[in-house]
Amino acid sequence: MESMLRGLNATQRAAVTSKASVLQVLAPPGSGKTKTLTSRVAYLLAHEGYRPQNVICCTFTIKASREMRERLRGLVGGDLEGKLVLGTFHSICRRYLVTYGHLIGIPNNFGIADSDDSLGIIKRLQKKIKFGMEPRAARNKISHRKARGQRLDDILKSTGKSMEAQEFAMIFQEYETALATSNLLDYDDLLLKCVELLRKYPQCVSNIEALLIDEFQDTNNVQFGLMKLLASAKRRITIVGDPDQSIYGFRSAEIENLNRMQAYYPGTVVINLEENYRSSSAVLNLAQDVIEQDEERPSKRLKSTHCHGTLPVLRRVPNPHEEAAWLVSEVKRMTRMTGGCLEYADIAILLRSAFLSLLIEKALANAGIPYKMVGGRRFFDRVEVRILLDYLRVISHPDNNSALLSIINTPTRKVGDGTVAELNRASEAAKVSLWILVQKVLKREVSLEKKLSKPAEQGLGELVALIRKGQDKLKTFEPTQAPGKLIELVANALHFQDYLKKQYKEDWEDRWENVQELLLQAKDVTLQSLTAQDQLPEVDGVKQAQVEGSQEVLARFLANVALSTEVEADDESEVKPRITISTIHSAKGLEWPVVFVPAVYEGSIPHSRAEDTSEERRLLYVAMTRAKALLYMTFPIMQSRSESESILTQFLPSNVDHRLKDVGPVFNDQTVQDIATILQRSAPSQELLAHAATSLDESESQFDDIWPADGSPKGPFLNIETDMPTYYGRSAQSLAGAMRVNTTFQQRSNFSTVAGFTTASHQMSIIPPQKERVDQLAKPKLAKSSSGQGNLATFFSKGTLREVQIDNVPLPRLVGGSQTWSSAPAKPQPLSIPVELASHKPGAALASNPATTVKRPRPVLAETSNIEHRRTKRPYTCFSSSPTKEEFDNGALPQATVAEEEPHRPKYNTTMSTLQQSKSEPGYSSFKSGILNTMSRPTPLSSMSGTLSANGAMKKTLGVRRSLNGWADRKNK
Ligand SMILES: Nc1ncnc2c1ncn2[C@@H]1O[C@H](COP(=O)(O)OP(=O)(O)OP(=O)(O)O)[C@@H](O)[C@H]1O
Repeated sequence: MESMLRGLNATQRAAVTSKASVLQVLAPPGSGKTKTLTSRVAYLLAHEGYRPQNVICCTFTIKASREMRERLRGLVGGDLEGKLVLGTFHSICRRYLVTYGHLIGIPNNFGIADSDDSLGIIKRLQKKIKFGMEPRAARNKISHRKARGQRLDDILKSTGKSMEAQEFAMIFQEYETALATSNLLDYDDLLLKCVELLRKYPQCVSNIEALLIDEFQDTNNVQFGLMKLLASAKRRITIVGDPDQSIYGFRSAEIENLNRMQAYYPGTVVINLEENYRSSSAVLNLAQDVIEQDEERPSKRLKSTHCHGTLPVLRRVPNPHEEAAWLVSEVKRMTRMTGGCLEYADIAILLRSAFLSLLIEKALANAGIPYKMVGGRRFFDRVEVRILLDYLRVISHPDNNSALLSIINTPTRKVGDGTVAELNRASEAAKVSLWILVQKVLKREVSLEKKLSKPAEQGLGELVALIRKGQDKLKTFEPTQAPGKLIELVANALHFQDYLKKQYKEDWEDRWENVQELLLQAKDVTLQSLTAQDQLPEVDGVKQAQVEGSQEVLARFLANVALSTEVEADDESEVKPRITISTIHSAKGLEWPVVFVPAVYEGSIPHSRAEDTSEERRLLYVAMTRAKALLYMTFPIMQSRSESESILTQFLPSNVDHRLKDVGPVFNDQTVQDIATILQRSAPSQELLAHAATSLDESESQFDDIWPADGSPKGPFLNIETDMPTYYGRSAQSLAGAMRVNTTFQQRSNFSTVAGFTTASHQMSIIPPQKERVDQLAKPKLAKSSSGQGNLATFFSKGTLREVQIDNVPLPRLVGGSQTWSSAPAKPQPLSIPVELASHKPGAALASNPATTVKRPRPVLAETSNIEHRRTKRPYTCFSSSPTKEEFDNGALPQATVAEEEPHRPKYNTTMSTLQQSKSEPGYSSFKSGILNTMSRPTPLSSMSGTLSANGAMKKTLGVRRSLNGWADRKNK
């Protein structure tokens, strides 16, 4: 028993070993609720002697149930764990209905209508009975009503006289009839029918000794009822939950269930866990401040068990494109600068809305950073996967009209829309499923009003033959292989690869890969399905339905598909670490060392369509509290679509500013040490950290300084008069004041140099001047310039350059040109330091060997000629997990989003980074002197702006500006 309690604190132990019949463990995020629940299951089995088949454990997601199984396997061994009745509410209900549903008239071969099926049914009804309600709204309303336990009778009885109410009642009725004709149960039915079953036949659960429920705050009314029924025999219930994490109100979850439970079971014991074992204090403090904005919530403090750590970051970025680009650069920076302490698998990007992933996926893919999607568009919803699954669904359950309609003419077999409509009409008139009707028509037992054309008849004949063949073969397949073999059979019969080639010329290969993936999944799920875990124990006096091997395995496989909210490769099979992209909803209960929450603006979070602002706040709270060590939120100032400035989310008001930084942390020894401590990892050695800096490309920076901290576009002007950088004519100070932020530069005192790093001024101090270069520079090549534009020679001949010493900074490679300093643009334009130089940072190699002439490649513009091609080539890639790096190297994927949007926009750093590096050097005085020092290297200032007064003093903005092309123009307009 001691081993079971090891690693638990005193309160957790008390919860695990509690003798209470009804126990509520209420606790904030990261306090070990799931850990406690798992240990309690183990305790009840091992110590109290409960039989695993008599213990039900409900989790909220399939992923959570998998994780719990794994933890339990470690605690009590595979034998016991395998017999537990463990799963989501829906999957547990499905098990009861397959086994005992016949008692209430549900045949055990019922299918599950997923939300797409439900929507399809309603859309078809709309065509038939012409109602005005939007189909999606109708589906949601039906689901809400069912989630409150209302059935058709209740709806019909309570229907008012208004047209709307009458219409809804009619839709509800027709929808229920359509499900019944197809022998389908939708998600809500699974719960409702199980309630009906257990009310009528409570003996089905007479064996249940204990019921345990995770994430109880998100249960709805029907689930509350189920809890009472499932536990009716012994009334032994343990739930864990956190009212602050209730985020499923839109699915009719009742946060009130926690109180209702206490009222229903008067002896309920409540144990509160307080310590948070997940997050740094810095993260928790912010999360606490956010959740406390809800004044109705009882006050409770989160107690961190970790060090303070790094302040969370609220990063302002110009727009969503640059948000994605910034995110990628920050990911690279943190993984490199922490010397291996953080890797891609440690990072999650949590989104309020799935669509937000698009630009981020593209940017990650372009950078060759592997990622996986969770909870966005499901793998099983992809067209090519869906088609094959629909064939399997029809083979398994031919009365499923929805599935049959989806494949009746896919791939095309000359069964046109008119024919389908006629078949539908006739099947409804005859009150039989479409499958039965089609067979009767082919056998000429039924004649249609509109006669079938010969090709349509032939096409339907082929379809029926294929389905029958599948059904026959299914009986001969080994159960373990049934789903996989069937997928192969169907794909071959349909010449599916050729079909994809023809239908999806652009990306058929990706789609075919998905088919291969489906085969792998089928194999995997099949093996899981065959374990004892789906079997309910025999209960005295209640007959179980008999189900056949391969047919049941296929049905379980399809049910798992329908009930899954996500599909991922097993962790073990993951070849390389990947970033996780997930919706916040799907991230519930999970944790990562680093969390990014993009798009924290009004309309995104809280979402513009959200009815309950408190729930949106809780959503942000859930996202924040997934982070262990580092938390980043990004705020794109402009929305490229609307062109209007966004408003920062109301959940981050000015009084939490002190909890936030506006740029990513400097990864110095202390920061990395803190991260390692929080993650309970060993900190990387000094050597590794020192090496980390050298692993950066030159377009990257040791600091989060490539983008200005205030969210203005890259590339500040330097206003010599004010000694401050300016953005679009606004000073950084005014921006900082207006936006309550400090610029990176203003924060320079927070920076310290990581061991082994070199700084710009150090660099300059150890490298002897190279007179020859200066001479070269002064030669006539520099003379060419556009009107109105100074060049390096003319500019500095008035006194500046003479005092300048040059180090051996590599010569910039000019875009599309030769290695020459005369890079005068063809047209007059705002003058700027060529972008290549702006990104310059001396490398450690230089520091260690001053004599070395470093020839590192300079940033070059994206090859714009390829961009169009790359953009169109494989548009599909953004839906899936990231492709492999080789694919990028082949040029098969789109270029960076930024480059796509603005093909002429180069990628580079501002000189800010260089300035920050030089801050610790003696003699460092001001931004101006800093930048002059920086520019005193062989800066090709041919495009540098500024006029000199007679005495040589600079008068106006000294440009380190680059062309901002389209975006700047749009913004100015
Ligand atoms: N007593 C403990 N000592 C050390 N670590 C613990 C302890 N209890 C829990 N943890 C760790 O804290 C983290 C959070 O635990 P768990 O996921 O169980 O929390 P939770 O309360 O369910 O969180 P959430 O509500 O956010 O889902 C896990 O990494 C877990 O291993």
